[in-house]
Amino acid sequence: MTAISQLQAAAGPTPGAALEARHLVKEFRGFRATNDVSLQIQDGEIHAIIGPNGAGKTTLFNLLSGFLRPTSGEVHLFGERVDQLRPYEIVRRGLSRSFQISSVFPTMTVRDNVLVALQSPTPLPHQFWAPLSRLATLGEQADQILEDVGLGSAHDRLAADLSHGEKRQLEIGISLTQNPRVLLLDEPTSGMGSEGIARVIALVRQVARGRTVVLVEHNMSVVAELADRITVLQYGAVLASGRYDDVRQDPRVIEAYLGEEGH
Ligand SMILES: Nc1ncnc2c1ncn2[C@@H]1O[C@H](COP(=O)(O)OP(=O)(O)OP(=O)(O)O)[C@@H](O)[C@H]1O
Repeated sequence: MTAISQLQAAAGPTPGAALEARHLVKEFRGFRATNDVSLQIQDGEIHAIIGPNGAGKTTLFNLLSGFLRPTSGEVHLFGERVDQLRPYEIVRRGLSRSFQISSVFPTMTVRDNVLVALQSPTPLPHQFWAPLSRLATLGEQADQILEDVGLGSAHDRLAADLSHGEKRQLEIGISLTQNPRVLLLDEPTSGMGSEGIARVIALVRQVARGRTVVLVEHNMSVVAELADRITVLQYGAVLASGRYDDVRQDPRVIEAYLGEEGH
């Protein structure tokens, strides 16, 4: 670590940062999947993490959301160090995430998927048998969330019967049940056609109001439409970070990644 980075590591939280990684390292049996990643996600921004396959995007998401413990380095959420906390403790502090692989219960209805997620923060076992009034409130909340994610008319369908795009909408709805201040979305448009992609772009814009959104995304036109700033990862390290229009012109980025997409 250089003298400057030591000073930075010792400093307090960056003002305006919702989420901050400081010199994050994750090694799997000596292989560095995350290599000294430092980045600041500003409160209220939409920030895209991009990079070629295997660049370490999912590993970084897992570190930011507590699903992996870093080998070294720190994660701060609104100024509080969270890298030693469990995922549910981080959720309680305002960060939720969706997964690359579908996390919905296929044999349950769309509405029940949301209801189960809404009940999950209940902190004490004796509250498991929630009073009817609370269940009614949860029902209203579930209906509102389904409306917000465009599944207002799909309440009673089995999750298994949803299209791929609708499942992604439901996943975003499930992430919203915790009313997160920071939402991490792992490839929200993967496997979608142009219609589904347009729907997800509109949905991300809508859920980003009053929130910070970090997304891993392969589709560069989605990144261009949505992201205020982007971070490019390569071989586990940050290659470039900044406004989309600036970063896309960085020759190292063009060579490493954007060039592949023809941008
Ligand atoms: N649990 C693990 N054990 C060993 N190696 C791992 C593990 N998880 C990830 N890796 C390795 O770390 C590197 C980064 O993987 P990661 O999934 O984070 O990349 P990614 O950028 O998300 O890739 P993709 O775009 O294909 O999803 C890869 O070389 C991967 O094989």
